[in-house]
Amino acid sequence: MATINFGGVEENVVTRDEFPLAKAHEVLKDETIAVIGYGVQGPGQALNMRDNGFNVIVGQRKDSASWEKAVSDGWVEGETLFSIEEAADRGTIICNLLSDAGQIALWPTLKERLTAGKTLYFSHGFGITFSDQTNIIPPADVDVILVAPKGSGTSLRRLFLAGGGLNSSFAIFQDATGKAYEKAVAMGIGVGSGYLFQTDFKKEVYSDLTGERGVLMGALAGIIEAQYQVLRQRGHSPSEAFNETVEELTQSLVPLVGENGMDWMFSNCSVTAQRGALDWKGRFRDATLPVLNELYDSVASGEEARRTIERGSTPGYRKELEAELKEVRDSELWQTGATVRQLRSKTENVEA
Ligand SMILES: NC(=O)c1ccc[n+]([C@@H]2O[C@H](COP(=O)([O-])OP(=O)(O)OC[C@H]3O[C@@H](n4cnc5c(N)ncnc54)[C@H](O)[C@@H]3O)[C@@H](O)[C@H]2O)c1
Ligand SMILES: CC(C)(O)[C@@H](O)C(=O)O
Ligand SMILES: [Mg+2]
Ligand SMILES: [Mg+2]
Repeated sequence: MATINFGGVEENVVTRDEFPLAKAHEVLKDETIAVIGYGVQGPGQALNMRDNGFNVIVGQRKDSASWEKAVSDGWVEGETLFSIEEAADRGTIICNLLSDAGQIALWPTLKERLTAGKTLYFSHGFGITFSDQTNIIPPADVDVILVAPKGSGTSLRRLFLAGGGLNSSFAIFQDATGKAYEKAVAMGIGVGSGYLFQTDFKKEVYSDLTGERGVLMGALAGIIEAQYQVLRQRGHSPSEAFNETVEELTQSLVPLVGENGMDWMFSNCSVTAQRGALDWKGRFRDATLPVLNELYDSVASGEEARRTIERGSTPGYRKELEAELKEVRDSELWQTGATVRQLRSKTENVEA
């Protein structure tokens, strides 16, 4: 465990230097890793672990788009691709990568297959933390661990293929065998993370639900809509409103933040922009603080879980979700975005 200083606060982090892939292979050499659910996280984790040389099988509902995707990704029915029930029977580490609502529906199926000494693995603390709502209460004689990649399963796979990786948090909820810790770390290394940040199930789910509802997704989408609306209502063209709200954000400025921090992005903009942004940042922080506190309270009270479960368990919910996304896609803002994306400049090939 390396002690790393984060802005003046020291934290313990597991690194690939002390826990290389070879050690992960040793820890998991007798395990059959059953990835249950092949939606977004399932493919990323299953394919990375397969490419990293682990014994992985997939369990997925047949006659579904996800089953077809698994087949096209090279999982073979009867060899490495099974029904959920059969994969859970065969697996010694059962990776519950069903949707959080799906995990509730399938819990009785998985629970009866969690025999003594097996491991139950999650990538979210949702099911365990909100067990009063999910009824997910594991048997006492299994290990219960978590590895949560810090990003989309799509990025997990893309970065792995590009020779990098996404880091993950990890946690132990139950250590029945005395080996839960090393199994969790080995799984984290297996999915391609170079650094693993220790947390607990509750902290993981509270921070994750706040992050995705807040800055990462909800607040981002909301503030973009608000600024686009103001610019349009003040007479600006769609392309001008979109460029000043989204295109420059994603193509120019956020990559600079990712590269070297906020001050680096600021210092690569004009002093006029820096002055204005520094003057207005506090206003935006103060205006959003109460909303973010309300959001955290809603997560901590279990209300966000309640709503996720209620909506996610409604028959036909996926279609409703698709309709909501279509409304976003069809809006003037994002239709403008589709056109602007086609106009991204490419460097012309200069003939020798
Ligand atoms: N999406 C991500 O990139 C991401 C990132 C980090 C953590 N997670 C966590 O990983 C887990 C999986 O998330 P996901 O986004 O990959 O899930 P998802 O919504 O893509 O669904 C995964 C699979 O669950 C199956 N499923 C859903 N309901 C079912 C039911 N009732 N019966 C049988 N199968 C059912 C679907 O067919 C699908 O293959 C969740 O706990 C999530 O919070 C996801
Ligand atoms: C990719 C995210 C937003 O980090 C994850 O938390 C999810 O739920 O999909
Ligand atoms: Mg999440
Ligand atoms: Mg997340």
